[in-house]
Amino acid sequence: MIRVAVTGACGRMGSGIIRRILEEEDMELVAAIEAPGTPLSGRDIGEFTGRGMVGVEVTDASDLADTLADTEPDVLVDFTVAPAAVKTIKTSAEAGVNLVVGTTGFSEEEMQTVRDCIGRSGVRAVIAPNMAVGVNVFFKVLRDLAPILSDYDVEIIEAHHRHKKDAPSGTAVRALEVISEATNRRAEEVAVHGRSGLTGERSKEEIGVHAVRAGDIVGDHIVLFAGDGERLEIVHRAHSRDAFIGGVIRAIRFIEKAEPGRIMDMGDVLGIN
Ligand SMILES: NC(=O)C1=CN([C@@H]2O[C@H](COP(=O)(O)OP(=O)(O)OC[C@H]3O[C@@H](n4cnc5c(N)ncnc54)[C@H](O)[C@@H]3O)[C@@H](O)[C@H]2O)C=CC1
Ligand SMILES: O=C(O)C1=N[C@H](C(=O)O)C[C@H](O)C1
Repeated sequence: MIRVAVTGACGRMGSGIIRRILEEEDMELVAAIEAPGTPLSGRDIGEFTGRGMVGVEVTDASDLADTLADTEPDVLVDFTVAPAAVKTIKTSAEAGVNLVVGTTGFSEEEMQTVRDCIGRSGVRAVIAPNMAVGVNVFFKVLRDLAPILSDYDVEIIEAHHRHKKDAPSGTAVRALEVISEATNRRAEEVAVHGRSGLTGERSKEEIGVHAVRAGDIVGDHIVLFAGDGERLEIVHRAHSRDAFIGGVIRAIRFIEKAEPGRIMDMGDVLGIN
């Protein structure tokens, strides 16, 4: 039985992940953690996941170290917000708890802190900006396609729901990195985040990145390769969060086989790297 703790437990992803864990015969939810100062402490998590009483109470993230000591999870799943996730990862790593992290919006400095925590502690970790199988195939297609179309103009467009707090999406950032690496460009040098004013003609090297926030869009990603007289569009559209949650479940089952002390991604989980 895999003992699972979830942080961000009452969020869009956390609550959906918990609903799914409760249906898996080889998994047991042992902790449901919410933001520091949450008014939900002590409430049964079942009240927020539509599954009736579960027997697991919401706990406060400020007590995370004690919660991990008391519940002894095999893995902690985090879908929160980057600054919080860094603290959660640090506390979990120090407690020897493996990690599946889907939170996005990490700065490079925050990501380095995360790498150091995981490297020092030797815990196993899967960290991915998008856990959907289709998106990780999308990344592989981009990696193979970009060198062939290296003289085409590349633009990345992502669209998400009005509640999303970070931009551009972690998926769009990863697509930018994949294309840059595959075409010997430095992402931080070629990325153009939106355009406004008299910008002049685009350079051949630049990669435009554009974020749409509207309605209840679950997550769309489009990469344009535009040439003379034609363009190729690689598109992924998530219809529901089930696409991401299915990947989370795969990652939870994978974690025991992950390399200690190294951040692995969904390509490793799916064996397509
Ligand atoms: N990797 C993937 O496949 C996916 C990643 N995401 C990412 O997951 C993150 C969360 O997305 P949503 O669930 O839509 O957001 P949300 O805002 O619905 O949920 C976040 C939850 O985390 C809680 N929280 C904040 N700080 C916390 C802390 N220190 N400890 C415990 N809980 C804390 C909030 O109270 C909230 O309930 C975002 O970064 C998003 O980009 C979202 C979907 C898929
Ligand atoms: O916030 C979301 O909803 C999503 N965020 C992730 C990202 O930032 O790429 C993954 C997915 O697109 C949904």
